[in-house]
Amino acid sequence: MGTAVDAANKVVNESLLSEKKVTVIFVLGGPGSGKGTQCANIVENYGYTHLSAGDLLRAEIKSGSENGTMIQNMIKEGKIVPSEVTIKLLQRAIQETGNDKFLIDGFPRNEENRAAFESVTGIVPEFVLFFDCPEEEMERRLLSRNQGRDDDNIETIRKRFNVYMESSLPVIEYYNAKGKVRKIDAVKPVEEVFEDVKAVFIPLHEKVVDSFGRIL
Ligand SMILES: Nc1ncnc2c1ncn2[C@@H]1O[C@H](COP(=O)(O)OP(=O)(O)OP(=O)(O)O)[C@@H](O)[C@H]1O
Ligand SMILES: Nc1ccn([C@@H]2O[C@H](COP(=O)(O)O)[C@@H](O)[C@H]2O)c(=O)n1
Ligand SMILES: [Mg+2]
Repeated sequence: MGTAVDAANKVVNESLLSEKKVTVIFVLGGPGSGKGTQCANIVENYGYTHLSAGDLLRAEIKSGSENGTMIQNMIKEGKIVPSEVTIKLLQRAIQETGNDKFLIDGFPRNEENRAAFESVTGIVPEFVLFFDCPEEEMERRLLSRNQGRDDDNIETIRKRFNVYMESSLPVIEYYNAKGKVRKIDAVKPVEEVFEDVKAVFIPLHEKVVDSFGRIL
C-alpha cells in the first residue's frame, strides 16, 4: 500500500501525463543485448517514441546539470542512478513529445525503479519486451560497439553484468509472473531478431476491417 505522499504524487502526475492515455512498453535485457538497435526498428515501423534511460542520463551529464558528476560516476561504476533522477528525466521527455506511445528502454533497472515509476506516474506498462542474450555475445558486442561510451570497457562491463543479474533480472521475473513478458531470442542477426519483434507488434497494430472496408 502506498503512502499519502505517493497518492498525492500520483494524482498530480496523472493529471500531467494522462490527460490523454499514454501507452508504455518497457524494453529490457542485458547490456549489449540489442535494445537500442531494435527500438530504432520499432520506431520506424510502428511510430513509437524511443526513450532510453541511459541516453537521457548521458544527455543530463552533457547539459552540465548539478547531478552530472554523480550520474557520470554511477555510470562509470555500472551502478543504478537513484530513481527520482531518472524518473524526472523520463517524465520530462514524455511530456515534451506530442506522442502517446513510448518504448522505455533500459528502465526499470531494479525494484526501486519499478516501484517508484508506478507510484509517481501511475503508469503500468502494456508489456515488457525482453531481449534474451548470452553474456559472451553481449560482451563481444559491447567491446566492438565503438560509440565512445565510458562504460564500454571490460572492467565496467563486468560490473554492469553483475548489476543486471542481481537487480534487473528480478524485475523481469516480477513482470513474467504477471504474464507481461514477451521474450525475444536476441542472439540471432539483427534482421532475424526484428522478425520476432514484429510478431509481437503486428497483432497490436492490425486494423480490423468489416466487409464494407470500414475500420472497426
Ligand atoms: N542482433 C545483433 N547481432 C549482432 N550485433 C548486434 C545485434 N544487435 C545489436 N548489435 C550491435 O551490438 C551493439 C550493442 O547494441 P545496442 O546498443 O542496441 O545494445 P543495448 O541493449 O542498447 O546496450 P546497452 O544496454 O549497453 O545500451 C551495437 O554495436 C549493435 O550494433
Ligand atoms: N534505469 C537506468 C538506466 C541506466 N542507468 C545507468 O546508465 C548506464 C547505461 O545504461 P544503458 O541502458 O544505456 O546501457 C547503466 O549502466 C547505469 O549506470 C541507470 O542508472 N538507471
Ligand atoms: Mg542501449
